[in-house]
Amino acid sequence: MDKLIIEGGHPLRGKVRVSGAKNASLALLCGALLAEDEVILENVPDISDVRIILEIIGTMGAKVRWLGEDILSLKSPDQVVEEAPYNLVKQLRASNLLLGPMLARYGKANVSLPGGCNIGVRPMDLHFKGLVALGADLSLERGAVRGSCKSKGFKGTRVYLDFPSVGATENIMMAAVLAEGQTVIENVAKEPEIVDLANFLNSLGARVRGAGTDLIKIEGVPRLKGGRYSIIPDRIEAGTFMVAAAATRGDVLLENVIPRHLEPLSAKLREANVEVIEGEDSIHIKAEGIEARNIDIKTMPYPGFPTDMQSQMMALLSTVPGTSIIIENIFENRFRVADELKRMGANIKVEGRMAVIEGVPFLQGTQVKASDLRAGAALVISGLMARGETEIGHIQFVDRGYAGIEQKLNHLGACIRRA
Ligand SMILES: CC(=O)N[C@H]1[C@@H](OP(=O)(O)OP(=O)(O)OC[C@H]2O[C@@H](n3ccc(=O)[nH]c3=O)[C@H](O)[C@@H]2O)O[C@H](CO)[C@@H](O)[C@@H]1O
Ligand SMILES: C=C(OP(=O)(O)O)C(=O)O
Repeated sequence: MDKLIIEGGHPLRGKVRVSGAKNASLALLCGALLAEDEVILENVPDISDVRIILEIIGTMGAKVRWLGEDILSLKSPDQVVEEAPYNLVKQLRASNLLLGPMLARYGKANVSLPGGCNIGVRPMDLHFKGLVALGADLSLERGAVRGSCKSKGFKGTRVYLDFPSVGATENIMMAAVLAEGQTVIENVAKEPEIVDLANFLNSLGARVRGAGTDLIKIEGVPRLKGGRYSIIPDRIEAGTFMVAAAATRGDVLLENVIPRHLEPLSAKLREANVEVIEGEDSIHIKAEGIEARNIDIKTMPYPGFPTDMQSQMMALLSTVPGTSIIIENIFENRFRVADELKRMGANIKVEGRMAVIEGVPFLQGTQVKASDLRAGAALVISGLMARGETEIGHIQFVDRGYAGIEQKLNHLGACIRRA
């Protein structure tokens, strides 16, 4: 298994271009199954999660072709030739987003459950509630969800989500675009990736309104055509570079970002005394020589502080003088990275959903292991800040969500290699 080896102590300086959003890409690639004609997607990141979902869709009969470095063409099959294979599905939580589009387009689906994962239990009850309300018959057989439409197609309905789940909002939205009549989904997630999915579906002829608010209305249409669409930039990749720049007291200009999507993070970095300058589609982080201040963070659904940036902030705060507190409200197991940071000298106490971080003067490089994608990103940031050499194992987690991470960091002056 690959490792990343980082020699710490080099401030990041220069420009970096942010790739397309992982979470939007995964939803849009599943949503592309709803279209009867060819779909061309631009700004698709070259990450392992995308490669896996493409392999799953390919096995089911879709034709996928890369047209350029980050542009791909996808033509859905007229009939699904095979079920989503478990050996691929288990590697990717987001494969559960195949359920809605497959039921809507083909009237049947058989998707293995990806199971729990390192960051929490991650049930699918809200996805099921919405799909059943639309008219799906779902059963759980030997770890797979077997589904079919009770009648010829879905019928518009009203669904209230007990929690604004990103995946449930996306799955139900995708299932409802071909339903007969109107579907109203209340208390939906408002993440930028939801808005991107709605814009994408609308560009193919769907009628989705309200994405980005807490109520989405969908007027069903008989079919979706093909089209060309550019995916939004990855706010979490951008955020990771912002925190890495701050942690190494560097000076980095991030290009291809939507600053509004990063507002919850920018506000916290400013509170920590980091200079964040927003351009139209860029963010400049200036942290040379700053005296960083301790801060408190609570993760929340968007527009609150994103859980996907929590671990990276823990790494940054581990050397900020004073006491910082992080409350994790979304995923119960997202503090596992604290144990690895402690091995590098951090002083962190975890009590249930709260982590108390007492800033130490410096971190010391050592051997650590990523337990999930963002834990891996946090360890990369810690390695960049630390004295000496850090060796990060289980780097396949990092490859799930960061395109060319060593190249991008080395270009900014880091000293990082894969072994
Ligand atoms: C591929 C993708 O887009 N992944 C993102 C998506 O994950 P994902 O869509 O899985 O996250 P959700 O928003 O669904 O999960 C949020 C919370 O709701 C709970 N829940 C969810 C569904 C359900 O049916 N029942 C239930 O109880 C989960 O256990 C969790 O505690 O949003 C998360 C929260 O912003 C991000 O961290 C992930 O990066
Ligand atoms: C939790 C994440 O992703 P996923 O939902 O795909 O596991 C993440 O991107 O940090």
